[in-house]
Amino acid sequence: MAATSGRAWKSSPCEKQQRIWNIASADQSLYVRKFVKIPSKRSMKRCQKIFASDSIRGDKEKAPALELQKSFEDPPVAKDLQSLPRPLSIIDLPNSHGPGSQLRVAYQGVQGAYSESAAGKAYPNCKAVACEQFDTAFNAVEKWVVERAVLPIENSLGGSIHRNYDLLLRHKLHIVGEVYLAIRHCLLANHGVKLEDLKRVLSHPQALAQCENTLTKLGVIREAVDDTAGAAQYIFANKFQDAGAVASAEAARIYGLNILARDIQDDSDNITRFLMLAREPIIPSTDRPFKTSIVFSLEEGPGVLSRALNVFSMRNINLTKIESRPLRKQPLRVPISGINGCTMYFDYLFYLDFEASMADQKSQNALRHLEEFATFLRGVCGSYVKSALLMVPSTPSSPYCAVDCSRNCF
Ligand SMILES: O=C(O)C(=O)C[C@]1(C(=O)O)C=C[C@@H](O)C=C1
Repeated sequence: MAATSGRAWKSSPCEKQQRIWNIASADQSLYVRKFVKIPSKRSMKRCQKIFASDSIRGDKEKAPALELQKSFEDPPVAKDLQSLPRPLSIIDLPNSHGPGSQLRVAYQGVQGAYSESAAGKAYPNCKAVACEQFDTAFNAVEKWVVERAVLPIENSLGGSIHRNYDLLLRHKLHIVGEVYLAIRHCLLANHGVKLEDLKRVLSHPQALAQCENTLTKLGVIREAVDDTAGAAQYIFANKFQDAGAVASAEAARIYGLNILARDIQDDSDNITRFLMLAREPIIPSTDRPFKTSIVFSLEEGPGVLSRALNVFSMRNINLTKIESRPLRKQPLRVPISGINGCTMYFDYLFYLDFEASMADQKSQNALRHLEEFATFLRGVCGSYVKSALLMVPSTPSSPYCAVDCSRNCF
């Protein structure tokens, strides 16, 4: 194992023991010791009122095979861009107002973005609040402008949304649920524009990546913008005759664009996983399948990561995701021998999702065990009910609806 020089959070075994209890009682709680937070009677009442009005949304049918269309099907609707809600920007955040009767949920993008649909799926009947950037959505929750944020974290074709992994650590929110959304991309353009007229296609980088094959076949230039619906809005506003957008059929309807092609993603099973974030963690239980998400860093050396993963496997805890991100504040580890131009290592944070609740003794034991040799351990995320999407088929009475047990905690 390599020696480290001046690591900010390296501590003695005794300090570590102290730290695990500190973590347990800190805001970003790991629930290692104390994980039950009882909501006040007042907040329970308020939530009962809010959620009594919830209705359940059904889900869209499975995506058919790729199909290019020459004519549009969805009739254009209103195109007065001024009348559409403006996304929150950072300057709006201080104008926070108190909790209203409708749950406010921040998402990144403008109206018609997939994230807006995910917010509606996670919280039926919520007031979805558009935010310019991912960190605006985090800030909106932290500053009480909204109660929740729903943000993409990974996609079955494009992989992880790294920005949100980084923001999870930087902000103090808790994951209170997850929701999966089937993503069916369309190629949109202004009316009269044909497929062969397109020279450029604009969209969110993830969406462009998910349609790599189609866009390569078309031989168009890809241009990255903040979100898919924003691309559609921009194409419409500028009346481009040589540019298209990759976005949803809903975005085509909102911005009055023609759908040139449907289901242009590289695989019909294109699923994005979104996290539901809140200021307070939920109360973990063991009566339903739970997931827990943590983040930690390790010493460099042979077998250290395997030892970390082993604390879960030895307790028969299934891991569903591991992601490593560079440790930005301390990106390089320089062992004494490295000073003369020998080995240097990048330093990483590991984000891990495992299938168990923090109310389960085996999870608590696994984290105590990990804490013995992790150089840093934080439960950025918390414990939340595992989404039912991949476990049960959608029916009108049991939709793919995520369960946010913290609904009675805000
Ligand atoms: O641009 C949008 O519509 C979004 O909601 C963002 C986003 C993403 O960040 O992954 C969400 C789902 C799709 O995977 C593509 C884009």
